[in-house]
Amino acid sequence: MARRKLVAGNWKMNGDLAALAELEGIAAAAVAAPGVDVAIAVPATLIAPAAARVPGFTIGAEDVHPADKGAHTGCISVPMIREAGASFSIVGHSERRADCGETDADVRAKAEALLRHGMHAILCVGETLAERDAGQAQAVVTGQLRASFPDGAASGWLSIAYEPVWAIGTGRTPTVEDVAAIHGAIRATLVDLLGDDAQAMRVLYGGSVTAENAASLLGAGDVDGALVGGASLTAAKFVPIIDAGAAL
Ligand SMILES: O=C[C@H](O)COP(=O)(O)O
Repeated sequence: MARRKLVAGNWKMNGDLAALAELEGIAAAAVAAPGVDVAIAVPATLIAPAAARVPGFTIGAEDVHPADKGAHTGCISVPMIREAGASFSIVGHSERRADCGETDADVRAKAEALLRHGMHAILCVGETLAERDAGQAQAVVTGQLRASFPDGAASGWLSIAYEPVWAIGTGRTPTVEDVAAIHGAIRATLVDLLGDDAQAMRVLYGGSVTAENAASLLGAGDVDGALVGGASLTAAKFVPIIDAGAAL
């Protein structure tokens, strides 16, 4: 089935109040491209000022804690990001799995917390280079997906992002055929988990997406959008990716 594309940015640990000027250009491009959904996940400190700067534009968080409140120093809950103006959060990004030791069970709990509050989750999965070289990419990705898949998931509230770890921030990307193969395996797993409801769930590709390669990666089989890191930091680099999504 044809799914509306989602072009999402992830600012990671980048950006400050001055950088919010970039959001105005990005939000304007989103308005000019009504055929594609556009969103940006920003550092927690920027959620409220970003939401105030571009009202109506979709702002998200990069991570959440599964609990609503409590003794979890330094963590941020779903009600907190919602009050600040976020409508979604990324969960299970490979940088958090690696930097913070997040497990599939942690990721699943975070996604379930978002769904419990009616918020959208972008759930990330992806293999390392060693796993790909060992021919295990598909098994690793579908295994992560099954183990971190939230109970109660429905198409409108969850997107999956396939991000090969070795492609993130490296300038390297899988071939279009490799992307299509993994996305096909993710789609088959979603159908197995959810039945027909899975057909509307979007599966994004992430990892060194740029203005130059966006059209081919976004046009690959079963790719319903992109999760973009470095190229989402400026309107000049991100708007062409939005336009590529809108053109498909
Ligand atoms: O969340 C975004 C991804 O990690 C991709 O980052 P990148 O576009 O800088 O490679």
